[in-house]
Amino acid sequence: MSLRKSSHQTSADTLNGDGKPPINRSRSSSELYDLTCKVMLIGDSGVGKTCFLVQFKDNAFLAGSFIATVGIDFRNKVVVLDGVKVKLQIWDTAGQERFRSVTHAYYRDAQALLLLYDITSKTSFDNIRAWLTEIHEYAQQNVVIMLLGNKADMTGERVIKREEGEKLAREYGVPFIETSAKTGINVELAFMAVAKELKHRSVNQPNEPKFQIHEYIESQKKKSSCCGFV
Ligand SMILES: Nc1nc2c(ncn2[C@@H]2O[C@H](COP(=O)(O)OP(=O)(O)OP(=O)(O)O)[C@@H](O)[C@H]2O)c(=O)[nH]1
Repeated sequence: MSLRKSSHQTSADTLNGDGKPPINRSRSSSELYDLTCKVMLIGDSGVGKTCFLVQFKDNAFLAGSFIATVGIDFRNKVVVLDGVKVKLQIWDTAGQERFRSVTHAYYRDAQALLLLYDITSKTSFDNIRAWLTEIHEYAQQNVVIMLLGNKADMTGERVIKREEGEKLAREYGVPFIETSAKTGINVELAFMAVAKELKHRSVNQPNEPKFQIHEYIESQKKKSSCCGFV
């Protein structure tokens, strides 16, 4: 994957003074959206960040040999939430240590961070605390963080129990779900939850009820588990 620099960023990527994502209403008709949200995928190399993005964007799974991301790359996807068109600009970062200084530069512009580990890799789970330390060092204070235990389809090779992921997420006060970039389970849920949170922060009136991301995820998880998906 190519190393993309910040020249891809437009004025639409700049935060408003109050830290809210901007409202864009002056695009060409082919690219109309109301809101741009920048979401970053982070986590160790090989946890499945690129596959996670491709599954969300194209409903496809990149099977076969693993090609590590070089630097950083991004894809856009527009979703509609309660009539509001939200453009998710999703940044896929390289998990390899040698690209860390490149990815650090992008943290401060991110409004949401999806932090992935691989349920078949104890190292990737153990490194989550280090990732959270980096987030606190480089990201905005009010960034939305979600912890994702990816490769949930690999039940035979699982080494991290779901409860361990839940416990770690509780400790840091962040929402948690297990996902599979291969089967697509909970991939859309993760993106929709952060998009809803950012949309509510940006366009909702102070008198409207606050969006509760934890409650939303729990209710969606219940819905899918009742149908045998989770
Ligand atoms: N079974 C299974 N395999 C997955 C899943 N997600 C990713 N993989 C596989 O895991 C390997 C690594 O996936 P990538 O998406 O390239 O990992 P990455 O986190 O982007 O890695 P870096 O670019 O180095 O940071 C690939 O061989 C994928 O096919 C998943 O949910 N289930």
